[in-house]
Amino acid sequence: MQKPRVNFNAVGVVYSTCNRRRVATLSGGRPKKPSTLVQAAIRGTISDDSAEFRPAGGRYHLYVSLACPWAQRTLIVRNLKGLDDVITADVVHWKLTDSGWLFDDWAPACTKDSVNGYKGLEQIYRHVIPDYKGKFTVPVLWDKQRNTMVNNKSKDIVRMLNANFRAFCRTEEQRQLDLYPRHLREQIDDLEDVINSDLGQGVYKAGRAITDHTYQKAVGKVFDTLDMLDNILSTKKYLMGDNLTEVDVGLYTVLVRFDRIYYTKFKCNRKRIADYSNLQPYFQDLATKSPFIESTNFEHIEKFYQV
Ligand SMILES: N[C@@H](CCC(=O)N[C@@H](CS)C(=O)NCC(=O)O)C(=O)O
Repeated sequence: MQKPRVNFNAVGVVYSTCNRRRVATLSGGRPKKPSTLVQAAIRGTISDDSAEFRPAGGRYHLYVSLACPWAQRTLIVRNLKGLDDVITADVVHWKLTDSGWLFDDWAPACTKDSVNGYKGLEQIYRHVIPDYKGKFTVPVLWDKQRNTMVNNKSKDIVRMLNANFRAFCRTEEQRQLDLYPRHLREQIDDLEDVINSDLGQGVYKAGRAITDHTYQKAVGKVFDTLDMLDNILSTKKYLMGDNLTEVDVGLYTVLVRFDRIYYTKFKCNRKRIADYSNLQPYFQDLATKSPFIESTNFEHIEKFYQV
C-alpha cells in the first residue's frame, strides 16, 4: 500500500522548552548550547470535511510523555471532552535519552507502543518520513487506519479534540464544553502568547541563564506574568471569566510544575504558587478535577528533570 502523504512543514529553528538535556543551572551546572535542531510541525487536520482524516471512534491514538507540559495539555483535553475511550494513548518512559523518547512498559505508568510496536518515537517519525530531520517530539496524534501521523503540534491537537469530536463525547455536558469559543479567541491567543513566552519559556531562560543580567531579566518576566495572572484571577474564576478555556489548561501544566521544579531547579524562587492569594486556590481547584488529576504524574515530572 502506498504511504499516505503527510502535511510536513518545517517551522524554523526553535529550541525546546522541555528538554532536560539542554538546561544549565545557575548552581554551577555547565551551560549547554541551545539545540539548533528544527522542530518540524506535521499539521494534518481531523475534520468532517477532510479527505484524509475524518473524526471516528477508535481510529486515532496519542503518543505522549507525562513529563511534557505540551503533551499533558492534549491528555487533559481528551479527558475533559470525555474522549478517553475514543482516542487511545501510549506513554513513553520519562527519561529523554540521547535516542529520544523510548517505550518501556515495565516502568510505572509507561506503556509499550501498542500500535506500531516500535521501541521509540524516532521510529514512529521515520515510519512516516524516513529522512525526517527534526526533533522527535511528543505529543503525536496518530491515525491507526491510515497508519500515519496526523499532527505533532499540541495546540492543533487540543483544538481538534475540542471542536471536531463532538459526536463522540461521553456526555452532553462534555459535548457542549467549548474550550476555544469564537468570541474569546483573540483574547485567548493573546494571553497564551504571553504565558508561553514569558512564563513557559521564561522559566527555562532563567534556569539556563549564565549571566546575572539574563537571569534577572527572565525571572522578572516570569514573576510579572504570575502577578498579572493573579490579578486577573482576583475578579474571575477562570482566566476568561466563568468558563474554563484552553488557556486555563495550558496554565495548569505550568503551575503544576512550578513549586516542585521551576522554583527549585530553575531558580525561579522569588515566590511559590502557594504564596499567591488567587493563583493558589485557582490551581487547587483545577488540581482536584479528575481530567487534571488523571493526566498528572509527579513521578514522571520529577524524574524527567533528575540528571
Ligand atoms: N511544538 C510542540 C512542542 C512539544 C515539545 O517541545 N515536546 C518536547 C517535550 S516537552 C519533546 O518531545 N522534546 C524532544 C526532544 O527535545 O528531543 C508542541 O507544542 O506540541
